[in-house]
Amino acid sequence: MAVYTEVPDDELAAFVVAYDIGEVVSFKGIAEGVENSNYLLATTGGRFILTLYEKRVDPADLPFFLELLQHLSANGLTCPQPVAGRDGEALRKLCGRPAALVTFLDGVSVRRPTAAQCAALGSALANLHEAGKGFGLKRPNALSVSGWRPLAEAARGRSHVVAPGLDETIAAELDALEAGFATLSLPEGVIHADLFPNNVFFLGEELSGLIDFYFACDDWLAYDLAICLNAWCFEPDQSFNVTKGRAMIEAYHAARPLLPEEIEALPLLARGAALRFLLTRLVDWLDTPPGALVKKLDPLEYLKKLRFHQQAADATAFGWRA
Ligand SMILES: Nc1ncnc2c1ncn2[C@@H]1O[C@H](COP(=O)(O)OP(=O)(O)O)[C@@H](O)[C@H]1O
Ligand SMILES: N[C@@H](CCOP(=O)(O)O)C(=O)O
Repeated sequence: MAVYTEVPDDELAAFVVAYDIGEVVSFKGIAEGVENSNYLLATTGGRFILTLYEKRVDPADLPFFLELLQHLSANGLTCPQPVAGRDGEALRKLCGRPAALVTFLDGVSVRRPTAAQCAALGSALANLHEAGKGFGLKRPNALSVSGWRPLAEAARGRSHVVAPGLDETIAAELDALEAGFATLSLPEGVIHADLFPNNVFFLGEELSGLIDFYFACDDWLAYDLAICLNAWCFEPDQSFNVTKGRAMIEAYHAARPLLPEEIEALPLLARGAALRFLLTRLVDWLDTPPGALVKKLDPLEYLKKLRFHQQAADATAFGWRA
């Protein structure tokens, strides 16, 4: 579920009058998502998503996220656009939480992407990276390599309930990845950092929009591609589909040519991205109270992806044709 904060009718009505969007027609909670409370709000002026930002979002980051959506939209990317109230403010308060309205995007996310959809994602990701150029605000990636050891510490001594020997595997990975990442120097920019299939909409085979920019930050652009290779190109049996990987990388490369050093770094970046999602899922798995109304995501899925990357000699393992 993703409705942590219930919005009473009178508070909604008082919130909506601050905007020039007409009268409320319908209002309902959205079950998908894990981080924030999301509602679909229909008014006589259109359809909107109302988000109440919950405890894992730092309010200080909200201007970065909302202004980024404006910047990306202005630069041709199809993503939600923040809606300002009559006073010009997009970021407001509702039920004691920071809250914002954004435009509704049509489309559906896919559960099992095809190679054509992986290609569409590759070119949309490159377009996002191009559109992010010139964005004035900065947000370091709190979940890049320097953020992994604290997560590992939070799970240490408990991770064996998920897999025997997991603490040791994670400790060895951290040593290897911290050393490897320290040698990299790659083009940077604004990245989405969580562009999983549930955050990408399609209308038929056409990619119609990108959502959920609440992990967006500044980091190596190729790291975002590595996150997407992990999220889109593995099959349910955890084998890597090189046809999908090739489709994604080639489409990305056609829209934003990758430098030789980015291609060379891909296996290490994908291994790091696998550890990042293994760790966040592991901590959530261990810390979510039994019975909580949140869908827990499987950390072992990312352990299996990590194992694949440990064996990947170079980017040809992902379908790249040298
Ligand atoms: N702008 C939007 N247009 C249409 N649907 C949206 C939009 N934003 C969010 N949604 C819907 O809300 C769900 C949860 O949103 P998401 O941003 O992924 O939440 P969370 O950050 O809590 O994970 C999405 O899966 C989608 O169904
Ligand atoms: N993509 C992450 C979880 C974050 O969920 P989202 O609903 O905010 O995209 C994972 O798979 O671990």
